[in-house]
Amino acid sequence: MSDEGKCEVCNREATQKCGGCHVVHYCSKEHQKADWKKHRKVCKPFKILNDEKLGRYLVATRDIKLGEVILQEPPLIWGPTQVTVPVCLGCGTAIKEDNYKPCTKCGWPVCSEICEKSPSHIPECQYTVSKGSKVCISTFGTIHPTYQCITVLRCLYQKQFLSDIWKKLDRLQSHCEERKISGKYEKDRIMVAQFILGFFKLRNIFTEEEVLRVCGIVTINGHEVPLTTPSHVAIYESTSMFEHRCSANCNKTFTDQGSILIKCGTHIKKGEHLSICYTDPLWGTANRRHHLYESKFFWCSCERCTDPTEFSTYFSAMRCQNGNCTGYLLPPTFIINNVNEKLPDWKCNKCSSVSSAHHMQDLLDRIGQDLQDLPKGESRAAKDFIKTYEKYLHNNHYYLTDVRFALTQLMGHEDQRGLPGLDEDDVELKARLCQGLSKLIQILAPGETRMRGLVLYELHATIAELGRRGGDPHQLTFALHEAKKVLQEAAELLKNEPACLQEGKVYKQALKNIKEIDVVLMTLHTNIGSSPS
Ligand SMILES: C[S@@+](CC[C@H](N)C(=O)[O-])C[C@H]1O[C@@H](n2cnc3c(N)ncnc32)[C@H](O)[C@@H]1O
Repeated sequence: MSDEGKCEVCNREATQKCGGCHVVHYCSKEHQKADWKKHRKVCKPFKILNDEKLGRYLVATRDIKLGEVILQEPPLIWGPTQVTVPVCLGCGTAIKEDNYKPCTKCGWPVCSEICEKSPSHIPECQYTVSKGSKVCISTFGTIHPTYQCITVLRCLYQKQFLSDIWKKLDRLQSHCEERKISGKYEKDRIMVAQFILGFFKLRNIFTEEEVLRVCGIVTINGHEVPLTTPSHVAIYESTSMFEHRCSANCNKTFTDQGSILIKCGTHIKKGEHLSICYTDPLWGTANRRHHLYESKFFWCSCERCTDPTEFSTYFSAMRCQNGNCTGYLLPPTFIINNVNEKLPDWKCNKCSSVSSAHHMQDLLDRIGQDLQDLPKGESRAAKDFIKTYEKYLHNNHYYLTDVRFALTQLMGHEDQRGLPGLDEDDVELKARLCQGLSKLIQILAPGETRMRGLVLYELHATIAELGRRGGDPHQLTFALHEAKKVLQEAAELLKNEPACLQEGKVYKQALKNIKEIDVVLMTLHTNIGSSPS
């Protein structure tokens, strides 16, 4: 890659660019080598730009390949989520009566001596010691309001004592004005700011506005990290610059140590915006938009939100109930930019009959309630739900998709017999569900790899099982080759998932299964003489 610029080392005319970021120039390989120790810390395949609507956002400075790790960084700050049961302030896991001891200095519960000495715990420990009396927490397992202050307090500590981290936090978006309008600012003022300033006696150090700005920084930039039970929240520097899209081209995961890892989920071209999905990509459009507005204070108008059919998947559509009509109802748009604005009426794409938005919402709420009440872990109940509601919902509807995903993860795992315990129809049903879901996820959320990885893992098992049932070694050989291909794709999608989470465990199992399939294929090859590759 060559193009004119000044050498990063000697400032002479240079025609070579760094292959990692395609931003920095060098006049020679020697100068590139000499600069690498410094440049590697900032060498990323993106640059930060600014726009009136998005604020800062990231753009690829070169083509980025599917699966490439774009960014890995440790948190600037981490702490408990705003609403939480008491957790250890050293490691973030839930505290129970029998697994804690109060910190000897400040009284906040921790789960071990190591956690008491954790650098993460210093801020609240130091502020508690300074105020002159220990904290006493004696109820566990239920939400404890005192913890609301911890993550904000940890940021404020950076402001007072650690200016390097604070400078990075201070640059982040806080949406104070929007939070004032929504009432969230006032709620944080009473629940967090007044508590922090009063309880820790910090009125001489921080103003209420300063605390409230930090509340905003945590709300807008905090990522829920599922590595602990319950999850904790963490703020990352460069990751905070990723814009949101409902069909994002990047996805995030975490390392076992708590760093965030952003991976490329599609083939990204130089100049494309880099995006992650701030919400659940498998929610319907109205719910995603509402959630983004409530939590991040913007109305999404990405290409998926502006297309009511969601790329012709009809993910939010209802079946027309007008006589024998086979059409689907959708509103002409899901784009409303005001909480008080109502969605327009829904219209059938075949017979043009109209249903009020209120009626459709009522129907969706009732089905949603049934979904919530569905007994967890019972494939029979899930199948009944699908049978009842496929009469009302488009086949790809998000409620059906939700239940189908659960079903793929349940069927064949409900008892000791595993997949061999299912009758043939059920194995075939599970295979069809997995195939359908994998396709749908690829269209709606191409960057989403975790869920597709889990679905493909289940799919490989059904392909192998159906091959085994055929009883014919040639058929089995063919099926195992197919299963192996699907499994390799699943492993590729899950390879960066942390070992402590279900996805990481499935990844490990996938690698084991690939080896086992190879052994069976070898044996089949020896017996029937077909190629093992
Ligand atoms: C984590 S920050 C992202 C970085 C931010 N743009 C900045 O300059 O600091 C999230 C905020 O960025 C803006 N944003 C992100 N994605 C957006 C989108 N698709 N449409 C509109 N605003 C968006 C919203 O203001 C949102 O609250």
